[in-house]
Amino acid sequence: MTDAGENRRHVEEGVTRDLRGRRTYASYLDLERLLSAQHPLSDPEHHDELLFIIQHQTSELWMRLIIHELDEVLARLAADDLGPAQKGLSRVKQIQRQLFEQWAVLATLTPSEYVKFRDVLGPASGFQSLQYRIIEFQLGNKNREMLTVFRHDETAHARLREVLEAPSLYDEFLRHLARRDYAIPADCVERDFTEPHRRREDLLPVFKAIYDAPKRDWEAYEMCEELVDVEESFQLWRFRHMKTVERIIGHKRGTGGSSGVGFLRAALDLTFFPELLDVRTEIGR
Ligand code: HEM
Ligand SMILES: N[C@@H](CC(=O)c1ccccc1NC=O)C(=O)O
Repeated sequence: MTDAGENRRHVEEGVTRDLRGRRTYASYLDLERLLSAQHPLSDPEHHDELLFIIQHQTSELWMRLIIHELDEVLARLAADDLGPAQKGLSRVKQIQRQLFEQWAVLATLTPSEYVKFRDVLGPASGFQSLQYRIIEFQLGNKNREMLTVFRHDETAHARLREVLEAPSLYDEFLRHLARRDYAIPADCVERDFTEPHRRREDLLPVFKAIYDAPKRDWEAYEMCEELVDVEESFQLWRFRHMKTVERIIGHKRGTGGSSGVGFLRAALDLTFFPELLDVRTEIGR
């Protein structure tokens, strides 16, 4: 209840106040560690470096959750359990939306502010994000070359190699469809999973059949659309990263050593589920 006119809420008798030795908000969430993990390096400290750090740390936290969810989606697909797999992808999509919207916060960092602390970053770059690379691999953008960046960190290297060697989301979906007697080419079911999926004509009839008669296999149809959503959201993130980078550093080279914006733009040509987009041209024909 609020005290009339006082604009103050009375703290109820029942509210737990003696928390000595008990599990608390801070202890459960390990906030002491979380909130002491921001270490601006500029000296004197530049006001905006904290924004830069927190933008990245929150992105990494959401990526941690995406990986966790995609691991489950991959397992559910392998078990032909499409319902839970779809539920997982719906959550992934919402996290992707969050990551996309977050760019608006960083876009308040001006080029003049960023140059004042950019040099403290040394050769550090988002290119070295292990979790980002894991997600790309889970979604199917396999590239063995990416491992080389993690040679200095044996644990990270081993973890990324494991994901490189495992079937991707698309692989698992195609394998699932094969078990449901769709005409999936044998070399899509068993293949060298360290290679990216390459666009192939012979998958088009499979998806055309699904899209031409949605009611015949609604689950498969829904899953196709979920995958297209996830790909689109991923591309939107890439695009917004590229545009944010462009407005902050223009066409300077990246701290990671790449050409910068041009290198980021090239990633927009990568595709996870090419036939799911290609099939659209065929529908109704
Ligand atoms: C001022 C802000 C930012 C700038 C200027 C910037 C710039 C760049 C550049 C130039 C690259 C290419 C690699 C290089 O040579 O360094 C890159 C890659 C990357 N950045 Fe950023 N970035 C910014 C913010 C972020 C944020 C907030 C994230 C979120 C985690 C992020 C994640 C990545 C990732 C994952 C890559 C690798 C992309 C790929 O391989 O296609 N960046 N960034
Ligand atoms: N590559 C960026 C630096 C950068 O953005 C960055 C540096 C350290 C940790 C994360 C970063 N974010 C994304 O690339 C640049 O060239 O300015």
